[in-house]
Amino acid sequence: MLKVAVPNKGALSEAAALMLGEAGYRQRRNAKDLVTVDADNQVEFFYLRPRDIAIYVGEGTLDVGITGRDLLLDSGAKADEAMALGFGESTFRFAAPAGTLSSERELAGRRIATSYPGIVRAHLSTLGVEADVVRLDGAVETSIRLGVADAIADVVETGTTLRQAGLEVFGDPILSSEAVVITRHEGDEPEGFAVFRRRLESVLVARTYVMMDYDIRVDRVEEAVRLTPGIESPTVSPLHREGWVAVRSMVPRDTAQRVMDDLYAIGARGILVTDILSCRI
Ligand SMILES: Nc1ncnc2c1ncn2[C@@H]1O[C@H](COP(=O)(O)OP(=O)(O)OP(=O)(O)O)[C@@H](O)[C@H]1O
Ligand SMILES: O=P(O)(O)OC[C@H]1O[C@H](OP(=O)(O)OP(=O)(O)O)[C@H](O)[C@@H]1O
Ligand SMILES: [Mg+2]
Repeated sequence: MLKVAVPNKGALSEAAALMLGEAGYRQRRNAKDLVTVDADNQVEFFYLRPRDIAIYVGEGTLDVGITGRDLLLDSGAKADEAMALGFGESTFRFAAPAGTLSSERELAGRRIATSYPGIVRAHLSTLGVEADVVRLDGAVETSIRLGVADAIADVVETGTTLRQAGLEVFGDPILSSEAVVITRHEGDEPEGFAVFRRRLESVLVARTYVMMDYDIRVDRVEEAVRLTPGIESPTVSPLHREGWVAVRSMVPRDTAQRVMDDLYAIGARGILVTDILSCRI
């Protein structure tokens, strides 16, 4: 059975369970459950702290994990990113009290509080800046006011937490993170992983694309399919009405309204957009 680690709480946990559910996997009913066996799909889910997941996968105790890219990099575990999942997006940034620091060079000789010492040390060494890294478990924004650090390096999503603490980001973003699927660095691909991966890809495609149907005069088809090229190629079917065809194509969800306007402008009619529930591309 494929052994998969899933965040048990925190910013990634709900979205990860939702995605696995959409991919047809049985998820835990109770937030206290530690393990769920999906016998029909031959997958066993282990609910673990997101920070620990890369360790289990790197050690080979579990085959696959869902965690944050930042947590994977910070762990230094022997695991690789196999696929990005498009949720849990954040950036990782330096911040300091508004108006105090403006560039990474000014960090030299100062104290930087963070829950991600691995990332921060590696980044400082790339920049050639020597500073003290103070490892804290969380709520690092408060550490400056309490006198244990001069700057912080932390996850920023909306920026609300920084603003509330009177802090401002400075320097370039250290990294961009999102939820990712990870597998062990060495060894063969775990048995059953190809199917697991394809199922998650199917959810991503279903979330990213809509299905678009429309009718158009034959002499405008070429123009229309340039607007809706689809993934492989659009389906063009004859219509009972002479000189017209029906076209069906997948269109990125975020462009659908603009594509509909453009299709309408070249004479397409009966333009319909529907959600894709699931797919295999
Ligand atoms: N608003 C956010 N706050 C925190 N983490 C976020 C946010 N958005 C995305 N993430 C991502 O979630 C992961 C961290 O998850 P989480 O906050 O659950 O871990 P943690 O901070 O170690 O745990 P906890 O906060 O429960 O002590 C990281 O990959 C981070 O980039
Ligand atoms: O930019 P924002 O939208 O404000 O989100 C970022 C904040 O959220 C996280 O904290 P979390 O709630 O995980 O608490 P923690 O610091 O104790 O981990 C992170 O460490 C930041 O503090
Ligand atoms: Mg947190």
